[in-house]
Amino acid sequence: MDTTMTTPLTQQPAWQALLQQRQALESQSLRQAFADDPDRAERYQVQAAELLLDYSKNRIDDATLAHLFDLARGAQLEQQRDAMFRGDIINRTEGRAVLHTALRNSRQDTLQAEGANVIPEINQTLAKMKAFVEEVHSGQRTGYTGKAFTDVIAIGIGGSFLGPKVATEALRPYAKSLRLHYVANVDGTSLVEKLKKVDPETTLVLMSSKSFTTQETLANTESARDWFLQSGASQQDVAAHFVAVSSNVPAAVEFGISADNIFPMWDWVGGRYSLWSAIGLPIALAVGFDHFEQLLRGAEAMDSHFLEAPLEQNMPVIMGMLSLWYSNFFDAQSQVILTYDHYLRGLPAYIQQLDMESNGKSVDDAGNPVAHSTGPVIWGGEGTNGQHAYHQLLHQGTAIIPADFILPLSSHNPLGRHHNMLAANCLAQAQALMQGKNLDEAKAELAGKALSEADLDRLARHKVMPGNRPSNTLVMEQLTPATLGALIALYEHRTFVQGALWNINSFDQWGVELGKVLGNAVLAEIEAESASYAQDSSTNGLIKLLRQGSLKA
Ligand SMILES: O=P(O)(O)OC[C@H]1O[C@H](O)[C@H](O)[C@@H](O)[C@@H]1O
Repeated sequence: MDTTMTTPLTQQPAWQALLQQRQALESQSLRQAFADDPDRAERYQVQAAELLLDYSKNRIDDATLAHLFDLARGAQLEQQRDAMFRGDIINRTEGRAVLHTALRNSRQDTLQAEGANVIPEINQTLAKMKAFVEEVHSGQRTGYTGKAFTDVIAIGIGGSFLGPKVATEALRPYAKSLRLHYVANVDGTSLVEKLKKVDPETTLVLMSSKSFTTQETLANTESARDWFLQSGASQQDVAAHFVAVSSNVPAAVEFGISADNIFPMWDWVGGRYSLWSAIGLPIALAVGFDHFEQLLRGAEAMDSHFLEAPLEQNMPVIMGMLSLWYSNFFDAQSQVILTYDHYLRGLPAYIQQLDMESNGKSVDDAGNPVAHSTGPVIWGGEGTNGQHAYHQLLHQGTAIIPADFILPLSSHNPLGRHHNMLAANCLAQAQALMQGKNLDEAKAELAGKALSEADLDRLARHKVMPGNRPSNTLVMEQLTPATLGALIALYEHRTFVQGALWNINSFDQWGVELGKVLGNAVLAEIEAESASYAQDSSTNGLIKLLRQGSLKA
């Protein structure tokens, strides 16, 4: 089904209504809105898949929300969502279905995509992963000298790295004894530092590359193989220690990975949506296959909610529309993810790739320039650390930066009052952003200080905080495999919602290609017997410096 919109987004009546709504809300004070309506928090709250979203501290009222949902309906969001779940070719620049949701679908036996039923191969791969993980954990599968594996070097980059790494970190309380070490960067330092920590006899090398063409991953795997062979192992021993995940099985075989040790994935899984596939094998090795399955079930619960809940009560839709509201109507060019759980410290980087690689686009499905801004810059970090750094800008900078606060109700590591302090900081930051501090309050704080009237007035102005800075608060009882799965799926669908509204392709990433091609030419120049210096003068000059290894002329 071609779901291309007939009426461009900015010409829809709801868009025009939202422009007016934006004006009307200019004078809205969120602090006042809470004072006027004691039920505001309750009204602007939704629960799904063991997550609770409090979106009451947003620059919205009922009319705003109604227009946002109208806009979503006008953009055929529900039809576009259904087309994705159904396996339609919605990634039209690559001619692919987009079926990460099929990877965690325990309800269906049949799902036709790109001419085949994908469910049996998904299940076969899960079974293969399960058997492999159990063999490694039980010691049935060992290294070439018969010793049990103690460490895994997981090599991959982008979508073949961030999801597994972030989930492994997040699920640390569920970890088994295998130690996972992730290597992504082509900088040799990354691999060398990890290899220093492990023993080749007890180390499994797991390389993940959907395409099996990624320079960084191939180089790191080759160097890991050299390290393994130099340690005294033979070429034959490679089979016991090297495992690959790829949709390009022939290339993996050609590279020398034994066919039994290759876990397939498929081109209908985007890299940044792939942790649910065999790309998640490092997660299962770290925490056990049962916990990996719980991760899938948590994501599946969010999928069901996204599919079934009316737009008005649909968590990913609400979050997606709020994000669009700020991007398109408040010129908010960035959004911040603030995780109040040390185990979730990597999540902002994960969502950064998910959202920015998906929605960092400037032409619509037909290839025409979009008439509005698209994906914002996503950044963030863990609380409370950020409060002593960039929160200054969140509170008093010139830009509005919508924030997502993420907080589990209880900690895996209860330690005195620590969790209460952490949680209090989280709530207080959101409250401070929302209510701000006006000039009278700032002056009142300074009253009684020995200041002239002029100095008091000047100082008070520096202490004013504008408030009205929007945030969401996402809460879960505890960070578990299931709540992590739901949380990641929530952000996947939030990303989808925005891409669908903007009528862009959230599932290709052509923008990363040019640099790769130029990189090959530059590498050839750096390594050539004699360089031709055929690039621009800046690049030529820098190549020259690299060839010299010195700054001297
Ligand atoms: O899994 P691979 O094929 O090695 O790709 C790894 C990564 O590199 C690409 O350039 C893309 O930017 C990512 O979306 C992808 O996940």
